[in-house]
Amino acid sequence: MSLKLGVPSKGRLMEKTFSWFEKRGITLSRSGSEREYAGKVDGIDGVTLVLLSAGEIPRELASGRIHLGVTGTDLVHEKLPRWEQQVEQVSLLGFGQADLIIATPACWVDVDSLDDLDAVAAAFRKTHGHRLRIATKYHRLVREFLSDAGVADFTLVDSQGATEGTVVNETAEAIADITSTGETLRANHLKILSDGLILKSQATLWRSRVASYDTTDKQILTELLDRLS
Ligand SMILES: Nc1ncnc2c1ncn2[C@@H]1O[C@H](COP(=O)(O)OP(=O)(O)OP(=O)(O)O)[C@@H](O)[C@H]1O
Ligand SMILES: O=P(O)(O)OC[C@H]1O[C@H](OP(=O)(O)OP(=O)(O)O)[C@H](O)[C@@H]1O
Repeated sequence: MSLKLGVPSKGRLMEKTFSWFEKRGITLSRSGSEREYAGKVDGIDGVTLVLLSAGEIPRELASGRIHLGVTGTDLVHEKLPRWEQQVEQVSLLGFGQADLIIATPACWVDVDSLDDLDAVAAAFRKTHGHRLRIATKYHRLVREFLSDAGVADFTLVDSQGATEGTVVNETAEAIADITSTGETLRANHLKILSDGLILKSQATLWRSRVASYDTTDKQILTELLDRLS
């Protein structure tokens, strides 16, 4: 057997993950062309690199198909209910920092907090005959957060990308998405609610609690974690 390490297959997370391992003497690389999702590991024996979408890594860890994986806290918390039972946080990697937040149109001058959103949502339903729409891809986290905050009169609209555009495109009245510099929010005339921070996320190395580890795997895991610490 070999230990399977899942890493995002493209973009900023892939490059920064490769550099993070490189600094610790382990070289991860794509084995083929830009478009081939195969990879290799140099600097340690018995580890196989699996290139995956960042969004799929939580489920691969939870099913035990990979032993270790790098992805954001946001994606693990969203995709894995009771994530602590399925994965263990090994290391925060210090990049990919982003906040999952709730934002409304900047021109809603009377709306600053979740209480204000709740009031607007109730009024919105009466006026429009349907619930205020919040666009997001983080359905579980947003539902849980708003329910804890007592905001009830809303409906979630699925948005898998360009979520900030849904307000100007009139498919939603508010959004819940990741922000880093805040530029995308500003460009789309949105503002974050003062108490609208749902989660602070960053790229993290996770270990699957459900994958099977034979004696060799356990030895490799100990060596790898030793090198990475
Ligand atoms: N602007 C940003 N700055 C920093 N980190 C970000 C930013 N946007 C997203 N991230 C983080 O990057 C990770 C991957 O996000 P992304 O939305 O690219 O995943 P994905 O949709 O699964 O990717 P893919 O397109 O491969 O399926 C998440 O953990 C997210 O928090
Ligand atoms: O605060 P900022 O620095 O502007 O970054 C925030 C943006 O970055 C991410 O989008 P990404 O670029 O990954 O594209 P996406 O819309 O397809 O998710 C996220 O979904 C925001 O849209």
